[in-house]
Amino acid sequence: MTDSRDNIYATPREAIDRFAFDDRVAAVFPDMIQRSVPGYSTIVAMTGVMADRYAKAGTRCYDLGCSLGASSFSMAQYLGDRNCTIVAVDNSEAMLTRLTERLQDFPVTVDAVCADIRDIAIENASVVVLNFTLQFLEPETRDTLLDAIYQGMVPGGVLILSEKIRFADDHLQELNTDLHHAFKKSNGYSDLEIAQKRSALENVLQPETIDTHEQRLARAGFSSVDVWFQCFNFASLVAIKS
Ligand SMILES: C[S@@+](CC[C@H](N)C(=O)[O-])C[C@H]1O[C@@H](n2cnc3c(N)ncnc32)[C@H](O)[C@@H]1O
Ligand SMILES: O=C(O)C(=O)C[C@]1(C(=O)O)C=C[C@@H](O)C=C1
Repeated sequence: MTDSRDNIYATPREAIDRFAFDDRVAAVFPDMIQRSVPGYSTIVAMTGVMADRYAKAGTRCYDLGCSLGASSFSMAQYLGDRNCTIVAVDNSEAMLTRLTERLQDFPVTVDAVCADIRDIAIENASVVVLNFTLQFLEPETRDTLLDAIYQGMVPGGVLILSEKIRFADDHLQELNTDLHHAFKKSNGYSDLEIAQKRSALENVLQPETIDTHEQRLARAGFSSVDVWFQCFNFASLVAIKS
């Protein structure tokens, strides 16, 4: 019986694991992300609410870096009768195997695709979701992806971009890092687990400032951009294609 609670980093390790979305992570992922990202459940729930507003009949709604499909399921509860296609994409086979199982008896059609989000065509999109995914892509590849997303969206479409962020101000960086760790401790993670996870994510998760995200979105062509949610060093932006 696989433990569904994340205690992956509870034991000292010789070498710090480089974090990866493998089978071990996928097995505990819902618990891990809920206990690690302040506001995660709010962001996922409001992703569905925003999709309800922006999803146009006959278009596609993309969940890029879908993991186990939390954002897709959130959107699906609003789009069942709107003739939209939800396209859930992730390059982790461990995640997609589990998502496919979850979709077996799901009443709404979700196209689950195992691929690098940089390799798929974004077409006829009224909603695009990047919830905690862009941060795992090499920064030098992020502009090309956002450009492709913008080009593949219909006018009036929405991009929801949620990320771990960093701060240009050293004091704010330290404050928000400390508050994030306090959040994780409040959810039962030990100091060792927090330290191990931080080391494992080094150079795997590369956060950027909100200003960097906003500048990239403007370069891609988005005219209306705002931060609609932030808790410590996690934020979600909404960007509209006029
Ligand atoms: C923190 S999880 C995303 C959480 C998910 N969006 C949600 O709301 O529950 C990051 C996901 O992005 C996926 N990922 C990272 N880089 C990717 C890439 N280049 N192409 C596709 N998926 C990628 C990982 O496999 C992982 O499942
Ligand atoms: O920054 C951390 O400590 C995290 O655990 C963040 C984060 C993320 O933002 O994706 C990293 C890995 C897991 O997917 C869950 C959460």
